[in-house]
Order: sequence, then C-alpha cells, then structure tokens
Amino acid sequence: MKSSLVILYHREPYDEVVVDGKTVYRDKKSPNGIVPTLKTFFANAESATWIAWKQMTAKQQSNFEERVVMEGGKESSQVRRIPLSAQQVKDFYYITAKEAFWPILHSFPEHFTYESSDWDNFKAINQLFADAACEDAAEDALIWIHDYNLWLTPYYIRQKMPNVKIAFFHHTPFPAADVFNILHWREAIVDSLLCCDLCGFHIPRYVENFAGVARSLRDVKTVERGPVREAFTPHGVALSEPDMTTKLSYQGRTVHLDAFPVGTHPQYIADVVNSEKVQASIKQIRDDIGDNKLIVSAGRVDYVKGAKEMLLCYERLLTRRPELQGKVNLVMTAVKAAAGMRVYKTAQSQIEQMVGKINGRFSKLNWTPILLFTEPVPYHELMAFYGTADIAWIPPLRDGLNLVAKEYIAAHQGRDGVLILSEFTGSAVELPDAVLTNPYSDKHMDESIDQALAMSPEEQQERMQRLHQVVLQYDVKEWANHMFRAANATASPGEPALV
Ligand SMILES: Nc1ncnc2c1ncn2[C@@H]1O[C@H](COP(=O)(O)OP(=O)(O)O)[C@@H](O)[C@H]1O
Ligand SMILES: O=P(O)(O)OC[C@@H](CO)O[C@H]1O[C@H](CO)[C@@H](O)[C@H](O)[C@H]1O
Repeated sequence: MKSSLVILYHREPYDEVVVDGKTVYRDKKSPNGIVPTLKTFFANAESATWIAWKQMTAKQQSNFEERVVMEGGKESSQVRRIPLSAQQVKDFYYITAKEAFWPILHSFPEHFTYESSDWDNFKAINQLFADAACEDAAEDALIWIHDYNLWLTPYYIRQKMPNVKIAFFHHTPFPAADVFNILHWREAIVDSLLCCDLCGFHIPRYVENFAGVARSLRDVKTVERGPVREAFTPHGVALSEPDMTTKLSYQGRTVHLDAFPVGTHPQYIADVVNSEKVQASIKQIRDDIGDNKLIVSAGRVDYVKGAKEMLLCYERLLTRRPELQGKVNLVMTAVKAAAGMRVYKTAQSQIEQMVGKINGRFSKLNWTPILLFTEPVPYHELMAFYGTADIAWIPPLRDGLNLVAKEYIAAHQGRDGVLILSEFTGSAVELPDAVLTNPYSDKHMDESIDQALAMSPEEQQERMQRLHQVVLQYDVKEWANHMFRAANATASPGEPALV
C-alpha cells in the first residue's frame, strides 16, 4: 500500500530496545522536541512512511529489517530505515552537514571548512532518501522533508514525481545571501528547494533571507508579499521583519514560503512540573539553596549557543557585585553532541575550562557558583530545574528557534520567573516579553542579568502571563497543523501552478 504521508527526518522516531532477546521499537523516553508530535500525525494518517537513517556494519546490513512498525502502531504506518555505514554517517552528517553547512546556516563563515566535505556522498545519501520516498509515496501524497541534511531530496523526488506535493521545513536559521552564497554548492541547493511546493522556516527573517538567496542566484519572480502575521514582532528586535515574500515562481512552478515556528507541549510540561515527583524535587532544590537566586541555562555544546559569552558575563557579575557571591547559583547543562564530532571539541573544552576557572576563583566551602552537567539530564530533573529557577538564561549567538525558552515558560505556567533571551534566537521575535539581550555586547549582557535579578514579582508575573499565552497558542500541534494547512493551500497535484 502506498503512503499518503511520507516524513523524511534523519532521526528514527523510537528507541530500539531488546526485550527477552527480541528487538522492539518503543516510544522515545524523552518527550522533548518535535518527534513526539510528528509521530502523532504519522500514526493518525491512513498510511504513512517515516524515512530515517540507521548506522550499521556491513554484516548487520546483510540481515536487517528495512521496515519496522512501532510497538502498538498500525501496519500501515511504517518506519523505513536507510542503512548507512559509520563512514557514510561521519562524512554526511558529522562533516559535510556540521562542518560546512552548519557554520554557514548560523552565519559563522570563519568555522566553515570545505576541504573535508564530501559532496558526492551527500548527494548519494539524499538520493537514497528520495528514492525511498518515491517508492512509498502515493501519487497524491504529501512528502514532508526536514532540515538541511536532506536539502537535495526535493530535486531528486521531483525528477521522478513531478506532481507530488513536497513541503520542506528548515529547523535552523537561514542566512543572508552574502553568507549563504559562500557555499560552493549553492545553486544545486537552491534549485532543489525551488522544487518544493512549500518551504517553511521558523520566522519571517529566514523566509526573506531564502527569497534573497533565490533572487540572487536564479531568475525567480516574486508573486506575493505581505505584512507578517501578528505572532511576530514586526520591528525593533534584531531578527524582526515587517513584511515577507509568500510566493515565488520559477520555471512554471509556484513555491509558497511561510514562517511557522515550532512550539512545545505546554500542557504536558505543566503536568510533569505539577506531578508529586517533580514538586518534591523542586522543594529539595529550594531547601538546598535557600533564598539564593537560581539561574538555569540548558542546551547542547555548540559554538553558536553563546555559552562562552554567558560565562564571561557571569564572571563579570560576581566581580562587579561581590555581594552576590554565595547568593546566586547557575545550573548549566552543556550536553555533548554525538561522540566523534570534532567540530564541537573546542567549544566543549572551552566551557569546561571556563566553568573550572570561575568555580576555582569564587567557590566557598558551602557554595559553588556553577553546577555543570555535560551528560543529558533526565527529563523530570530538567523540569525540576526549570520549575525552580528564578531566571532562565538563553544567550545564543544564533539559534534557529530555541525550544528551551518555550519549555521554561511552560514550566512556570504564567506565575513567576524571568526569561533572558538572545535577540539572535528565532523565538525572540515571538516572545517580546522576555528580557531580550544582545550576546555580542558585554554592556547589554550585564544590563540584562542585572534587570532580571532585580525584577519585581509583579512584573515577572505580568510578563510571564503574556509569554505563557504565546506558548499555549502556538504549541507544537499548532505548528504541525499550520504546515498541513499551508501545504493544502498549495496547488493540488496535477493542477496547473498558480503563476
Ligand atoms: N541537559 C539536558 N538533558 C536533556 N535534554 C536537554 C538538556 N538540555 C537541553 N535539553 C533539551 O534539548 C532540547 C534543545 O532544543 P533547542 O533549544 O531547540 O536546541 P537544539 O535543537 O539546537 O539543541 C530541548 O528540548 C531541551 O529541553
Ligand atoms: O542536526 P540536528 O538534528 O542535531 O540539529 C538540531 C536541530 C534539529 O532538531 O535543531 C534545531 O531545531 C530546533 C527545533 O526546530 C530549534 O529550536 C533549534 O534552534 C535548531 O538548532
């Protein structure tokens, strides 16, 4: 049976566990991120295929089940795995995607390395995903592709299925043309994205950047432009954009562009935070730190995430205001990226050294200024830290969106707490009631932490209530629904394009 929905996402949507010698495919333990939501749509479709890669040895490949059904799932919703060797994964994901594309996407051209990239391998893996999608998709299916790792799949799919509906969502930022065009393979990438019916991004700025890149490389026509939706701050924030392009046409095809940021699961988070187990942990943390201010900063190790700028600011804070020594605690998670990603080694050792230096300089027998976690923190514990923290400090130099900001707001349920959020995260243009900060400016960073530490309970509540409304309204379900609505609004297969 052909599938009416085909999702291409490089991660598998389950945890593979062995029970009594038998492999079963269970719901992922962590409910973080978009996988649980995508899975709901996947499970509810009449027939669906989820295509992901799976790393394995040649020996494992000879005896491997390409298709699996998740525990409790229906036969018509299958996960199809593309077997890749460790070397293919390394070249495709760790090197070409993370060492060449990632720095450009995040406007860090100084980190861009071309020499080690393997474009042929990238093309071959994208072709494998596209072939699998074409084999499984019904003629009138929707193929939903995620992220830059699969940039070339729209082109390959379009060669075989000229009328199938293709939607693509970018989870990262999309940079301005003068940065994007550093990529040697820029034409191939843009030609492929112009094969989509819908290209989705988190925020209008990324849409405009993509439209600018397309205009700079190809003779595309702007068919429609308009003011951005009221969900976005149109002026005054670093990534604000008052208007955006919503339709381009190229070679007889209309490409719809749209901005719809990913949301979180506010009700689920509230239920977890309100549970007895998490409330007991919150009480324990409070008992441990007394009246101290608790600051939480959660994220992956990545040079784009601004950990260095935040740690320098924290060191300045303890130096500028010695009365705070012993009175604030920073809990920081800097979770290691997958083992073997050389691109993050420097960032990781930098964080560990800086934390060591600050703790060495300021610690007292009964107080350590920073508690650093370098391994994933269990979900309930993370929620307990979010729930207790007086301040969430989110300082990225660039971030496509940043889900931690929304999770912190959901955990506080409109009651209290302060969110310090970098203006260079996509979420900043949705969350104007955060204390927005510029991580490139020491002065601005210092003012922001001072403002957060001094904020009255009344102001905290007013801001948090407004932030909570945003997070409730634009949750992850609304994000996926928006995508389906937007994809439905594009021309149906076989219909002439609306040029
Ligand atoms: N120490 C940690 N342990 C487990 N999960 C974490 C930890 N720190 C952050 N997370 C989770 O990782 C996710 C990060 O998402 P996001 O902020 O969008 O950035 P990115 O996808 O770039 O890593 C969030 O869902 C957050 O809760
Ligand atoms: O290559 P990955 O999957 O490790 O990259 C992570 C990426 C996709 O999960 O993260 C981005 O997506 C998040 C959700 O859309 C977004 O909040 C974050 O800013 C991105 O880095």
